[in-house]
Amino acid sequence: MATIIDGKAVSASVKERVAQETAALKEQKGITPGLAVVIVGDDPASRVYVNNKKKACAAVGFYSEEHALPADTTLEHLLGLIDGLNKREDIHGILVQLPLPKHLDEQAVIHAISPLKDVDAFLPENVGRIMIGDFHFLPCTPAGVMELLDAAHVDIDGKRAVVIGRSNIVGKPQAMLLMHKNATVTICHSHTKDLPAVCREADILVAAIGKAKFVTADFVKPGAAVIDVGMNRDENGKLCGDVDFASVEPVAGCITPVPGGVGPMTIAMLMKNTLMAAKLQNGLC
Ligand SMILES: Nc1nc2c(c(=O)[nH]1)N[C@@H](CN(C=O)c1ccc(C(=O)N[C@@H](CCC(=O)O)C(=O)O)cc1)CN2
Ligand SMILES: [Mg+2]
Repeated sequence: MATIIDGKAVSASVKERVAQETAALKEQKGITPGLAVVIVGDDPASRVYVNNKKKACAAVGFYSEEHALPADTTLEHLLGLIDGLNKREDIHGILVQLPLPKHLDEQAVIHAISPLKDVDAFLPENVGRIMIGDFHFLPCTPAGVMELLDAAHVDIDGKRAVVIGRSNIVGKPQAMLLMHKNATVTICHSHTKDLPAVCREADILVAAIGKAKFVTADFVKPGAAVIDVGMNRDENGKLCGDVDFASVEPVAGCITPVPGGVGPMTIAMLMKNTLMAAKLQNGLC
């Protein structure tokens, strides 16, 4: 029987630490971290995530504002909005909720954000900083995975880690963060030969593929830490991860569920990055 890693509890404790630091920042320096959240169109899931981000801001003591734009917003208008937010001293973080409607070039929009306000850590400057281990912000999902491993007391130093998935947002930065903690890391992808055999070497297995219940018990070394970054719908429309939880849980040492694992960490780490952005823009780190 594996230990189930409780992402909601870990996320709550990260937000509690952010709230304490925010209270001190307000009292000692008169600074209130501010986050602007931009949402374009009416995707129902995005609406839920944006509401949750605003609630989290209120809970940790941040100022937040929402810019909800219609689905037919032009690129020019969106870039103008971001330009204005870049110049504001009370806004330390800018988050553009993805996905954007098809007619908008996501890269052009994200690249318009000031690197100092890029609390998603999506910009090349912030991605590059992760490579050299000199970063201010970490992308929220991989950083959340590292917090979960830490909370579960998973030893990383000298261990074999396998990351399935090579996306710019999860797989690649995840591998880098594990390497910075002295894991020996392998990144797997759709061309990897004998994927289950490679995965069975992992003491830490991170699944970020985007395929429902893809990782089965034969991918898992007994006792391994299994972290599921996936968010998919199964054949009954129920939310599920990339890991077949029912078959893997008896083999793993510890495992994250979906929902309630990595997902809740995303917003907690956004709070951590926004606090960092406020400190950075005020010369405090
Ligand atoms: N600009 C960004 N856009 C998007 C990001 C992001 O990090 N930055 N990530 C996702 C959406 N997302 C946050 O924006 C997000 C996704 C999932 C969760 C979460 O808590 N999931 C729950 C389940 C929720 C459910 O029941 O549907 C869980 O896994 O327990 C939080 C945030 C895409 N866009
Ligand atoms: Mg989850």
